[in-house]
Amino acid sequence: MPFLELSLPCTEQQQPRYERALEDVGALAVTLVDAHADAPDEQAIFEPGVGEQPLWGEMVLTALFEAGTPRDGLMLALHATDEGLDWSRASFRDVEDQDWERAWMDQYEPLKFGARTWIVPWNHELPEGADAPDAAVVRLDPGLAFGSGTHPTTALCLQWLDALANDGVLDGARVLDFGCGSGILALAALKLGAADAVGVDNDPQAVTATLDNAERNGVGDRLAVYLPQDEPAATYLVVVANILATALIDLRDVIVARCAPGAVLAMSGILAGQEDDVIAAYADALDDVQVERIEDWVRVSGRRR
Ligand SMILES: C[S@@+](CC[C@H](N)C(=O)[O-])C[C@H]1O[C@@H](n2cnc3c(N)ncnc32)[C@H](O)[C@@H]1O
Repeated sequence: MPFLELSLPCTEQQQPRYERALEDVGALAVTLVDAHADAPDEQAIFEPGVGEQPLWGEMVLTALFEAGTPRDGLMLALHATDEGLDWSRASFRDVEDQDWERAWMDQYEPLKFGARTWIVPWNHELPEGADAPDAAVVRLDPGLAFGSGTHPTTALCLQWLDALANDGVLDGARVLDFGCGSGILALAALKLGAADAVGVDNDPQAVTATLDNAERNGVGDRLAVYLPQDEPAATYLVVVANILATALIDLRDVIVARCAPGAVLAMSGILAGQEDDVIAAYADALDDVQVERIEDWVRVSGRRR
């Protein structure tokens, strides 16, 4: 299946704002590529000519959209999302999905979260530490579904799960991963000691990716995945939902109903500054509300009353 790829030179400092805007308008995935990485002679290639913009110190941000996305409409939406950004150097091309997945995999490194949670791509050896007997290792090929472990919201949720496991809360628990993407959070919970897990996502591609990742990680028999309309109205002791703040607010009744009394709930996908609205929406249902932040992103957690 072909996709539409947008490329934009930017500096590392500018990247979070551009990335946020691209995600806000529905980018399927966003990747930052070092513009100098493959240059045999950087000076020769990147020295600007008269009237050219210097590329020195810049990266290239690439974002993937569904094929057929109208380019004009996309540019209008990007301008509306953050009027302070300059998109004049953005360029488009149609790409095959293999190109994209290869580019993504090339950048994807093993990562550790908390005390013992590891996300390791399939094309890497287990790094030192991830081979420890108590390491919880999730192997992933992120494909096209969100959830490589590198996004701050995913990191916030993985750290929360790792801490729960250290406190013994995950042992034998049933876990709900609402907005499962690649399934990364459900898989981590299972590797950290949860008895079983349910993933929910409104993107059929994410449902397929999560099922596939569960099989490949040897936990397929402990994970069920549903589209929202098929999801059973069960309750769980541990619920994690990494979707956007607006979705968390809209889905408040569903998510609260999924939490058994005393259950722990973590929500992310919340931009700094939006947490008060999310906390207000859940105020009558949660005790022990806590807020954690990485870069521009926030996690709100609490205990179901
Ligand atoms: C930010 S990603 C999180 C993926 C993964 N859980 C992680 O932490 O990396 C959000 C996911 O939620 C899904 N999603 C968004 N709105 C949803 C909704 N209303 N119901 C179910 N899933 C939703 C998206 O398709 C996407 O896969």
